[in-house]
Amino acid sequence: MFRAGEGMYDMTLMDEVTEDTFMENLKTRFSKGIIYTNIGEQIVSVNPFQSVAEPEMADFVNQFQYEVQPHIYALADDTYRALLSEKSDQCVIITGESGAGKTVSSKIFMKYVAYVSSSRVGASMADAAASSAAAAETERIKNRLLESNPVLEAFGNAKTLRNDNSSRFGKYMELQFNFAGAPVGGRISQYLLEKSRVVTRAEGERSFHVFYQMLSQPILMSQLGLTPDPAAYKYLAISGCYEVSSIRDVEDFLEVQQAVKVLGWNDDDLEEVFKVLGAILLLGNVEFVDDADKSAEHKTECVSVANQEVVLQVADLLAVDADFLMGSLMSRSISTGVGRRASQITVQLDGAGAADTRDALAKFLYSRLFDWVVARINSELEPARGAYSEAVIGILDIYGFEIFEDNSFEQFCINYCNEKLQQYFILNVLQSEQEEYAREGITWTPIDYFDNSPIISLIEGASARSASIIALLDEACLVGNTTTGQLVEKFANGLSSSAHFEAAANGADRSLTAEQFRIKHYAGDVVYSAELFQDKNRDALYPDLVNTMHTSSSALVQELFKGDKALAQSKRRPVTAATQFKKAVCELIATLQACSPHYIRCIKSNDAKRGLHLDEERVRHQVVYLNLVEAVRVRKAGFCNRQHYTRFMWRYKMLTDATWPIWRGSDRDGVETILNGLGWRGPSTSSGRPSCSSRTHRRLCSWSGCGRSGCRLWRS
Ligand SMILES: Nc1ncnc2c1ncn2[C@@H]1O[C@H](COP(=O)(O)OP(=O)(O)OP(=O)(O)O)[C@@H](O)[C@H]1O
Repeated sequence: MFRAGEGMYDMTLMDEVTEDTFMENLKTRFSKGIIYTNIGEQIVSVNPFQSVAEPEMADFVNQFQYEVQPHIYALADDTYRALLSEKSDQCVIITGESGAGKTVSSKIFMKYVAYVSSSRVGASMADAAASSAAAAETERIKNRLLESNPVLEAFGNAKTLRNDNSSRFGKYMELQFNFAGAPVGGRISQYLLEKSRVVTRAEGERSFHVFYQMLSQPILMSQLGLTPDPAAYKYLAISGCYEVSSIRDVEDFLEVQQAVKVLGWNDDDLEEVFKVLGAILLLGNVEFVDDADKSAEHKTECVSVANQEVVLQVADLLAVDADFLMGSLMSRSISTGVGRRASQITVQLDGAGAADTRDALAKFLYSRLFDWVVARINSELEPARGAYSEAVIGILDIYGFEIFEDNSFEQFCINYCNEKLQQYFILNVLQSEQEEYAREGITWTPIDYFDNSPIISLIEGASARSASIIALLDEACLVGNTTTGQLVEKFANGLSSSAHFEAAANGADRSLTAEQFRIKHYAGDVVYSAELFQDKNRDALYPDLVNTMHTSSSALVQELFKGDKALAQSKRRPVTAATQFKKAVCELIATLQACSPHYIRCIKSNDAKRGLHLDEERVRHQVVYLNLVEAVRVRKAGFCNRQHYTRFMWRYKMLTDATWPIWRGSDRDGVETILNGLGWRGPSTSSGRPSCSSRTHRRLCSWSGCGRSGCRLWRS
């Protein structure tokens, strides 16, 4: 495992750990094409932007991470084995900025788990027929889990300036296993799809892959009555990017077509989906004209559709009445009064208002379609009747930290989510571990780290009543009529005490405009343009559009909007997008807290996608903000392997007569009794280091995955 000239495979084995030695080791390994390095059980992965030789998966089966070369397979095997031996939920948290390699890592992880777990099928069954039925079921689930990836990527990924295959949604995928460790099902939770991408994006970026895949099929397009030329669609033409050298839309289309078949979609399902996608593309071509003459004479008619034939085509694809659709794009019903005086009036929109309504419909159609795709995949991944999920492995692959030229509400949410994950890492790896040593009375020199809690308080509030960006934004949306400048001023007044917030109004920086504010995130300073924050936070789908969609004779379109009926009748104020996102992220963190975590920390090697080129400044910046050096220090100073007393008892109580079969004392005393009975004294609180020379301890080490520095097995 250790080869001269390749640097240390585990950062905790380095004699001295500083930012410089960390970087040196990473560079040495990367220059040899080695992209993975361990920090104890964590893996640091540096994106090679080229294919690297993959080892045999078989070489990792039943091997502890410290026994094999650092690789995601090794982490996956440890995770899977922990699930089997502890029968407890595991999760792997994959973090890093956009383009750092999270999605590729998650796929490597899944591939290995699918490989290693399928061999467990029927292991516990004496009956050959039952065993072969179980094998078939496992194969079915495994295929569906793997095939869900290309489908999710087609609908949820896009080319950005940072990554040709950037995930524009957050994904938490749970793989469910039965008592024998065979996969029985799965479940995907998705977070905040960047739906604004459907109608606008930066120059040089693309919309979601699925549009270009569909357009690469001339026969399909002619069946839909549409041209296959992407430049003919304003929603795509807006960013001037159609073909990408690293993306093969034709091949990807065929892969997705194959994958959805495995997922149980039939031809009708696919046709309906393509019709909705076609309608979205065409919606962008609907043009409105402000009619000055008419508006002078008849105050109510101030906008008309310039190309009615396009609306007819959209209506046809969505199977709705064209006049109804046209009306709901150009006017809006507004409720006035309360109680008996309640009534509805219809106001005619101007050209800009109608264009906003059109874009809102396109965005909602797409995001609802994406929800539907995920729901369909989930229904196909449900465990079969009679199969039970005993424990899960969750894989979190969420959009990475983003800094663009123009950062809007989406970047704000994405970066907030990354702050929360960084905090999770800090709490679990840096803080709680140090606190535990203090609690256990083990000699410990505190290790400093950057704590991002103040940034999270700034965004979401330290308590329900404290000022925060989300609370102030919601307040502005509630009041209405707040200009962007007033919103930023509100932020500046309410959040002036935060060292992580800056706006021109609080005099911190004159380079910021009145509509901008800056958050000093853990990963860097980001200037946000607040212009569309209120619109995007309200995220309103107008009742007229919902009613039009409800008249559709397409089962799919009906399905996409079925949940809105109750919402339209409800008197309650709709929850804003930011508050919904905050709730979802907090629930995600709670889910992760309930699992044993494993970490893959992805690092982007360079911005030019230049293969094995390591941009030192760029990488160093990530090493610093990911707190990697601190993670090594904590790991190095502490014990690489730790077990909860309860789990230790459960696993090892049979080793001494005193504890087996029944132990009536506390778990802590039981552990001490086992270790004393085996002749191992355990860590002394003064010297801090147990001896690993006893045969018994060596056995324990290999069983429990000991990776302590100082342990002979660890070094061997
Ligand atoms: N292990 C790897 N081997 C080879 N190439 C890789 C590897 N990891 C990443 N890449 C390359 O980097 C690109 C970006 O990786 P990936 O899509 O996984 O990033 P990401 O962190 O998920 O980004 P985002 O947050 O934007 O979704 C890939 O399309 C691939 O070209």
